[in-house]
Amino acid sequence: MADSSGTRTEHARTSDVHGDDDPDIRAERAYLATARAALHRMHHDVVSTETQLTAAAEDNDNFAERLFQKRAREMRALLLVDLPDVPLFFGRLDFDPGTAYPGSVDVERLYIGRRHVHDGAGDPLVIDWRAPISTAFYRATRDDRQGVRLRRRYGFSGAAELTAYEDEPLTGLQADGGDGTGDGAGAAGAFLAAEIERPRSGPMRDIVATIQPEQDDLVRAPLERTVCVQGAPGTGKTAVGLHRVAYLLYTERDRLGRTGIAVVGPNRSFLSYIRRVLPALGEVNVTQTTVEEMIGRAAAHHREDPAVARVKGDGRMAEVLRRALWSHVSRPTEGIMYAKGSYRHRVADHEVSEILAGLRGAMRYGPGRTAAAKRIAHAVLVQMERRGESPDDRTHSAVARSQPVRRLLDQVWPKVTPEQVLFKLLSDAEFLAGAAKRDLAPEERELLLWRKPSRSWRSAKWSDADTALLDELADLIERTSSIGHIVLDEAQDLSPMQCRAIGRRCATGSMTVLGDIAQGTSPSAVGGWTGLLLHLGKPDARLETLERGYRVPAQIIDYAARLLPEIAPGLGAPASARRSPGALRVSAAAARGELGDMLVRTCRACLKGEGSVGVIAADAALPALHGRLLAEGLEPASLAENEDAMEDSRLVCVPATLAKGLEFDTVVLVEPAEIVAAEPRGLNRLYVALTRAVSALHVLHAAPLPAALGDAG
Ligand SMILES: Nc1ncnc2c1ncn2[C@@H]1O[C@H](COP(=O)(O)OP(=O)(O)OP(=O)(O)O)[C@@H](O)[C@H]1O
Repeated sequence: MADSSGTRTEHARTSDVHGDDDPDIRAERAYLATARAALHRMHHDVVSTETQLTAAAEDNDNFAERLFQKRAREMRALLLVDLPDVPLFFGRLDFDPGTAYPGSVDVERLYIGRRHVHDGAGDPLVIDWRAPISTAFYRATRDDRQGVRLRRRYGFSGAAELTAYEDEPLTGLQADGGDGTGDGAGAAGAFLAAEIERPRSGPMRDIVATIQPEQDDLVRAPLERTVCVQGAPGTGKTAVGLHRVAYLLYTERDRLGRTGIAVVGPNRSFLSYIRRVLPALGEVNVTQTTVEEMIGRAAAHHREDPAVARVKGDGRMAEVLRRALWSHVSRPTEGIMYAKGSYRHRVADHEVSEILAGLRGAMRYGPGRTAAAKRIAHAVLVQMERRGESPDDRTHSAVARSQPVRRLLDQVWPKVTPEQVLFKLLSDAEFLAGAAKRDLAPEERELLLWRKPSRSWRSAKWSDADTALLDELADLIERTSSIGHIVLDEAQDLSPMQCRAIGRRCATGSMTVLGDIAQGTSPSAVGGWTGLLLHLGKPDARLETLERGYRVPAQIIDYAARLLPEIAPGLGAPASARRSPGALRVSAAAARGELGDMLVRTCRACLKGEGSVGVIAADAALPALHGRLLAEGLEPASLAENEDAMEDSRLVCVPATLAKGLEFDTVVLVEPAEIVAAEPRGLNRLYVALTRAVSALHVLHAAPLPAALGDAG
């Protein structure tokens, strides 16, 4: 079989589609049928045992426990459902006798699949790809065979019917004429190229059958330590993150079942695009959310102006907010008088002052107020004891909750909400100056202040940048709870304040941080991994780089990489694992008015082939282009109108600001100059748009291209 660059992958002994009369194919299909039947039996067993257990569990008085057990049973059954379009196994390992399981000479052959399947006697028919023994499927090479004699990979038709296999012997003489990428699991073999180039329809697919060794290393990294992955477009960062979630849930299910795991992506259309991967890997219970949804206590009303966003996103704001909040605690002008019967118990103002000073900043604001009430009550109780009374715990809490204590605290340690504090900060120049001290320059304070403040904090229109500030305040008031693990995709766009907000949500857990500095488009982005990890609270993270790009053919990635010296100096040029002749076409129109016709012609031609076609243009230009394609009857869907557009049509119109993380078999990129001009980091946005294509990129332009792209070469 020829790979995408036209060379033959010699290590593969057999890789063509086999006919029904091929005895090996017949045997493998029979094995697949046996495994399917076994899975159905396992499912049936779980459902019927669970029905009996459910009947027994109805007697359990503990409602929460009953609910938990029921959910766990439903999950067990759900994991064993046979998905008709997902093949039960995708690979096979043949071992030297006695090496698969040390001490056992019986097992020489293992089938690797998306989940574990066993026969009636409990013997495995399919091994879960996440099991330790399956590592050899991804890592064994001729130099380090790990007991493996032969690795077999299977090809399936759309309906999950087994139609082909590719054998890779790891013993014996190596075939001549390798393609230079090395043999073994790391080779960009025929199956890998075929898998990548298989035409796309709808959401992202899993890559479990072809995970590459450098990716596998990250997927199987231990839970304890945060991992941060820098990788050029299409190196598989998103795929690695999602497979890592599935892996961690397999190896650490008890721990993560209790503490939780979440995937955080840049926007809803991205989440829609990746939402099928985890269910296909058997994981249906993972929270997938955007940064804004995760942080947002108030829904963002509008996008912040870039200059203001830069100040609001800056890490210095943390200290400004801290001061703003704690400035609400003030010195009492008088003490407290607590009346009980005919007695008056007094605590002097200086004593209250001392109590407040001891607590101020020593704990979070909310618990601080509660502690202050308790300590003031304690001082009252001391007075009572001096008068010969013997107050107990009930008296203590009654005094702490009494009106005089509450009234005093409302003056000196008032209850506040994040919205109240931020409203004051953004609308009161004097208050802002007091909180900012020398941390913000006068012109930065000027930027922060609202031109036309709303009448009260209740009617304030918060921006996306404000949500991270509100979150910071919320955490200063009450501790935010932490989950076990967060996979943070496209992390390069986060501002320091957003990093702090995400980081505090797994303060006691670990993270998988994924991104590409060159794709940073946010004006308030941190700009480097060391700083970003610091703001996330994970300075000890393991920093790794993925260098081999799988999505984008070399011709396209080399073209896009011409922008790198300008947008990310110091970042090495990405290397593509694939070449694809004719992948890049740049066409100039004589005038802007001709671009529409050109677009229609290009889309018509692209739609004659297979796979998805994405039309990417500046956000402002997109509606007109979409309208034109609609009028021509090409039935495009628009991602600007519908986050599931990629499922609804082969032809999708994509505003440049939503292209991040997505991919299409063919991309038609309209008028790069408009994308560049639309925002401060327009060149970075163009780099993202240029790197979305799996097979072909057509650039259509009337205005001059950015200098670096001038000559398509
Ligand atoms: N080992 C692999 N086998 C098959 N396909 C792969 C493999 N690695 C990556 N791919 C494919 O390459 C494409 C890019 O992967 P992915 O989206 O994870 O890259 P990325 O690094 O997150 O890219 P970007 O930075 O552009 O968002 C996807 O179609 C993915 O399925």
